[in-house]
Amino acid sequence: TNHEAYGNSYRWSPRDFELGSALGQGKFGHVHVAREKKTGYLVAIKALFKSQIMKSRCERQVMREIEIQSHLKHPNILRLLTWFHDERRIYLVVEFAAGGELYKHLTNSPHGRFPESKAARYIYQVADAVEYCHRHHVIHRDIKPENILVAFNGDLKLADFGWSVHAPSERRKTMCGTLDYLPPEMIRREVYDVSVDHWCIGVLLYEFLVGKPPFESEGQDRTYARILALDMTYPEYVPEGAKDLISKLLKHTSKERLSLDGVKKHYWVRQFQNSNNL
Ligand SMILES: CC(C)NC(=O)[C@H]1CCC[C@H]1Nc1nc(Nc2ccc(C(=O)N(C)C3CCN(C)CC3)cc2)ncc1C(F)(F)F
Repeated sequence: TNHEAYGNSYRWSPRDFELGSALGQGKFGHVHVAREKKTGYLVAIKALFKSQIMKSRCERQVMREIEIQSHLKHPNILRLLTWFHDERRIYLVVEFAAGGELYKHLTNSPHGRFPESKAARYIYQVADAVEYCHRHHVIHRDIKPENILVAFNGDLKLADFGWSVHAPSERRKTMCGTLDYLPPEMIRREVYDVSVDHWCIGVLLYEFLVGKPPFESEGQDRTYARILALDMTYPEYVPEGAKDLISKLLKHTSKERLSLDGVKKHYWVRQFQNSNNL
């Protein structure tokens, strides 16, 4: 697309962009929408303060995330287009997702949950994006509605760079992010592999259909206990096919979890593919 027209040797700078409104504030800095002057291309610019990154000793993590993100090229993964820095800040030029944040779409939906056709289409896209990450030896580890954005055409964009900024999100009461998505092996601090993402996709599908995650509880200990006991119930409106798929992902033994190819080919998911945005 446009930005590749410049070739890799081009030295980007803030002067190449017209800064637009702020999209959100956060730990390392803020996010603005911006227009690339020569092409008119809309992008999101994350300005990360070097001082903040140094203070929280996250330099290596930031560089690793930039390294990973700049090599992932998939329609359902938010593209890191380029990056540059000046003496005070690192600027990440990222794809702008005009549809905004997925969790807001979820909370603003009737009954705070998605119809099964939308949930099926979305979970297909997430499984496809995560399968791509696994092929590139990247474990996502933090799949949840807050880390997913929506493109102009309604497609999902996995957007967790690891240091993602937090827009003022009234979403989770708990300060330290949510425990709802933690798989058993991470609670037990056992070694874990790519299949932690399979677990999270099961939790995500449940939250798409029900409007809240399956093990949500008041206290952290209660949530842990429910995860370890696989203590969950389905409201009567959850279709059998979806329950079948979720139960094949929420398995304690990580190697018993359904493959991501299996998710994409599951009969409940397949029946809704290629249906236009009803
Ligand atoms: C995954 C990660 C955890 N999350 C994030 O990074 C968040 C933190 C800041 C914003 C977002 N980051 C991005 N957001 C967009 N698009 C976007 C977001 C919000 C709105 C929106 O609804 N408002 C501005 C509304 C407009 C109306 N007013 C009233 C409220 C805000 C509209 C479009 N594209 C790329 C990014 C990215 F990722 F590249 F930075």
